[in-house]
Amino acid sequence: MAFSLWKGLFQTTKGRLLQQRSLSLYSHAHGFEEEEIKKKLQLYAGGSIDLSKADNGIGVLTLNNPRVMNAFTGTMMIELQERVLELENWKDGKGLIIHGAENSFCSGSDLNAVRALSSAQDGMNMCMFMQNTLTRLMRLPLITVALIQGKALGGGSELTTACDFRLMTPGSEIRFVHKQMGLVPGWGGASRLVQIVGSGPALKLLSGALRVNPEIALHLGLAEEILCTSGSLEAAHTWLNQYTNGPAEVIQAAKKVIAAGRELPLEAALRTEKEIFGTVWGGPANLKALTQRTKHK
Ligand SMILES: CCCC(=O)SCCNC(=O)CCNC(=O)[C@H](O)C(C)(C)COP(=O)(O)OP(=O)(O)OC[C@H]1O[C@@H](n2cnc3c(N)ncnc32)[C@H](O)[C@@H]1OP(=O)(O)O
Repeated sequence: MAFSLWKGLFQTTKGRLLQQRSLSLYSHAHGFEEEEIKKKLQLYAGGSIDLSKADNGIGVLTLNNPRVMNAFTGTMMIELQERVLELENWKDGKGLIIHGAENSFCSGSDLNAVRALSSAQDGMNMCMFMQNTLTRLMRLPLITVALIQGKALGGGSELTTACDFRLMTPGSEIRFVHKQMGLVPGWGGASRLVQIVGSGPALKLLSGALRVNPEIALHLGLAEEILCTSGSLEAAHTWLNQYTNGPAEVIQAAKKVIAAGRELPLEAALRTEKEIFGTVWGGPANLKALTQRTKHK
């Protein structure tokens, strides 16, 4: 009895520890007024963020606003947050592909919304709202891939950096056009870009608003592979399947230890790794492998 109580308490504490990092970056304490900005974002409606979750544990998130090259309206920003929260609770999930409708990725935030939300307060709230969402996306316990067809501009380029991997089709382009708009990234794209390509190349991409085609992206380590244009979504599935084959709890644990290593100072990452190791040690997949005397020839 005492043992099971203690075990329950330990598991709750462990669960809390593991969950801590999935919380958002900004709250009231940082002057973030989430409800206020959501009310304003609701005024700029159009398009949708569609999520399909397959039985094999792979989800597909579609940015769906092709009339304006899948630009993010206010309601799409809210829907992205809702979909990410749904994915955080997807027990059987293993991977996620993010792409845009009609062979275009995303042309950034909807310029009509940007114009209307031009006050300093609205700008800060929108920035914190999107940073919260994209940070949670980055921390999902799923292996995430951005499939870039056509253009990924401004906020669209920032979204690609919140994914673990980027796959591009011929003729596609990632471009941090913020300088041309008198801006710098605000959805976390600059900080993540430095982590992906290093500070020198990241500075060149931002300060030159350079066009990054698939070949340059491969060279910089910004993209993993160039896929054929026709059937690219199927090809992205095939690419992702190489890494999602196996039990969901093990794939999710793999993503969590890597996410901890990516974000945390070494000692904190090591402690987190220990906690996550504890969730799979003696688990069904581990016991099955031991029983089967699995060999790795
Ligand atoms: C912190 C976030 C920072 C940001 O994301 S700021 C936004 C950065 N993005 C931009 O400035 C994109 C501006 N648009 C463009 O450069 C071009 O439209 C683009 C995407 C290269 C496509 O060029 P084309 O293929 O020639 O097509 P087009 O210009 O005729 O565009 C088709 C229709 O889409 C519209 N559109 C494209 N991007 C948009 C956006 N972000 N917000 C609102 N509307 C946008 C464009 O105005 C056009 O509409 P319409 O047919 O003229 O009614």
